[in-house]
Amino acid sequence: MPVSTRSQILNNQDENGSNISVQSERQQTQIPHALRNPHCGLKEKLKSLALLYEQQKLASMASKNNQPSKRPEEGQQSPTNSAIDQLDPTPNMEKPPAIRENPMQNSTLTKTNVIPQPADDLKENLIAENGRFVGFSCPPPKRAVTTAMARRLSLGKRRESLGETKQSSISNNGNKIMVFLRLRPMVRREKDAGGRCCVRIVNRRDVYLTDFALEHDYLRLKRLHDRHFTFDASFSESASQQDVYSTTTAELVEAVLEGRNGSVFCYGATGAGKTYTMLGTLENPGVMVLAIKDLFTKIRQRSFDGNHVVQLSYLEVYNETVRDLLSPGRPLVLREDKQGIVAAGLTQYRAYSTDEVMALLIQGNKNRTTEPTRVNETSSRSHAILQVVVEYRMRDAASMSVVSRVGKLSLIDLAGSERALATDQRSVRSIEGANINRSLLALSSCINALVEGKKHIPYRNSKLTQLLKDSLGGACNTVMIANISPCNLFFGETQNTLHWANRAKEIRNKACEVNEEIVRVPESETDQAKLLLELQKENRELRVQLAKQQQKLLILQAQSLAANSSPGPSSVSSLLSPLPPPPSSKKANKKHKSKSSSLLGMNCYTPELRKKETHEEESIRVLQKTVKEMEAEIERMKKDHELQLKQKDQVIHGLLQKAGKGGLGNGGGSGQGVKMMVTRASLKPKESNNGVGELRSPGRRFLSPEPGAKKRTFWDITAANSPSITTLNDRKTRSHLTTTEAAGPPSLLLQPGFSRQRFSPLKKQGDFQAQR
Ligand SMILES: Nc1ncnc2c1ncn2[C@@H]1O[C@H](COP(=O)(O)OP(=O)(O)OP(=O)(O)O)[C@@H](O)[C@H]1O
Repeated sequence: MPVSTRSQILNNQDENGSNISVQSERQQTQIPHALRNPHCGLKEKLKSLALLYEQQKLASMASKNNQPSKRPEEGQQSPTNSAIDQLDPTPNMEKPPAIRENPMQNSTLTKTNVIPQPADDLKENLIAENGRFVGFSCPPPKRAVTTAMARRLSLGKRRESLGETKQSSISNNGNKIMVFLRLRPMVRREKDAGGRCCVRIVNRRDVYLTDFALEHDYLRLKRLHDRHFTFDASFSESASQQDVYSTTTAELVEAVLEGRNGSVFCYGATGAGKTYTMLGTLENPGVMVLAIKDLFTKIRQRSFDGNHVVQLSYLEVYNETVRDLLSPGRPLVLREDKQGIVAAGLTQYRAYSTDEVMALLIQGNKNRTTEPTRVNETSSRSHAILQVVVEYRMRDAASMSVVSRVGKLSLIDLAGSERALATDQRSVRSIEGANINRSLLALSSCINALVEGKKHIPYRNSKLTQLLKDSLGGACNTVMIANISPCNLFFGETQNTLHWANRAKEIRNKACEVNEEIVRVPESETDQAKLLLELQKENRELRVQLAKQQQKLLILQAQSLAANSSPGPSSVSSLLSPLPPPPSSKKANKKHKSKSSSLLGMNCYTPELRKKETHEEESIRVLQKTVKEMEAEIERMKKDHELQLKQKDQVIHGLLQKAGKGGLGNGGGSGQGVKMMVTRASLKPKESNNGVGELRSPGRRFLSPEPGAKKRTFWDITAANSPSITTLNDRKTRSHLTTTEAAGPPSLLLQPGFSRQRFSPLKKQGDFQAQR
């Protein structure tokens, strides 16, 4: 292509310097020399091809614009004077000199300043000067009316974009992580250094980046598609902290209260505004502060239906060591357990109010490593992770169950990615920088692996990635906020951040399920221990009652037997008479003696005596009947008691098994508590000697006997198997033993003491039956 023609196309000027309107047919179809010349290199050919392509495109656009231009309808803004251009508040954005110099900047686009454009949005904001791209149009100084309109407009737009965000957010976005962009305002230093705004946000989503270094390089300028990014939402420099919080994190806080995990992390170059976004200032608190405030407000609103426990920890990763920011000390070691990666020994503070959390945050930030660098006076030299764990427990009295939900919110302020020159050359800073970059590189590798769907994700490459394992690729709702500076002096960093964030959009996390546990036992350890003790006490009482009934029954049986064995009126009357008076009662003793002596002295039956005897026989029959009734009643009671005891034993056994599994409450803590209570109880001295209600060890006391094992109960000795009832069966009952006593050593059941004395009447009964 002739040099003159090429420069004309580049500058969109004719030889006289006036703007060209339409490219001639000849120019459009002319095949560049480089393409025709076989000796030209590939690079040359490609350049020529690109030029040819642009040339044709320019020609077609110019011909379009050459058509009679329509007047904008009333109230309709011309493209460059679009509402967004006019009203978008960008207070700190400097107007590029090219715009100031361009006389066409506020007029409709004409053929002279048309350049290839990637999208309609961008069309409104691109400015070309004499056919050369000079940057994005920045708004003129704002007027009062403009601000109000801008607010209205931006609110409308915000609603729109929030609507979109909501639609595609946590629940509906599958499990893709959400990526937001935040542009900070230009700082004085950047302005002083002659920086220009190279970032433009359109529609609260699209981000356009301009490389002013290439403004004279027409070829590279065309690669605009490389510099257009779209995120879930993009915040311009005028966005408030509350705006950023409510769009990015508010939903995560809600989800955490429902028992889901959430992570928010800020990424960006050093000085890009990460700490400002995460922590903020006293006047403009950031996401961490607003999230905690919101969390406590929401907890207060819901506290009527259960208990919430908020615990928080704050750590930093500095030079590949993990430190506790709330109680600084030795570096912490990372361990992997069933909850994921945890820093062993990290302090967990229980927080009851926002103020308390704020105090802890301030304390933690004082301990955080920050150093002034060339870029940022308060540059964070470490990655900081604030973790808030919210546990919600609700007891359902009706179903005797406890619902427990645990949600974890991780708020991460990453250290800035940086160039060594951008920060400092001093050794400590450069080592820090190298470590920061290494960990961020590890983070990038993880993101790449996740995006590419690789099986192995190299989390272990750095402490940071180990700690973020949950948030990236785990079961978690994750939000990333990419922070950038608008200044063209940091173009490289900004571009890197944008590419990085764009890639992160592809990460898919696992489905974030509710961490909920329903335990069908009383909630607290004390409650369980109380219940156990109550059951034990009840059990003991039942056993004592049973023993008493047994005793009564035996006495009655003995009386009845005695009456049967000696039908003589004297013995019957003595047996049927109430228990002999105590020896202290001398009078009664005397009376008794005289009565028995008079009876013994009788040797003839008088009608009076016969009558008396008949009467006594009658009494015996009544007594026997009563005994039978009582026996039946005791039998019934015995069965009832046995049933109750069995049920209680089953409940206790069930509880102990649960406690043994450690499945009670959260993490098995309550289970251990029960175990402890039982152990403590079992260590107590025995409460009674009669074998009733003894608590030796949980295993002996509460566990059911092995299936098939013969359980030796009180009933083996007494009641149903009592020798008074079964005497000739095969079982080694007491009566059996009494009859075979001579054959071998006495059974343990017949050891001196309780059993021998207690059962002496039975022996009588056995003798009596043998006699019969
Ligand atoms: N949105 C914003 N509005 C006003 N000022 C901001 C905003 N974002 C950042 N700044 C200011 O920019 C400066 C640098 O911000 P900040 O310290 O948050 O950067 P950083 O990304 O955390 O840097 P580093 O990685 O070095 O710690 C601070 O003075 C901060 O007040």
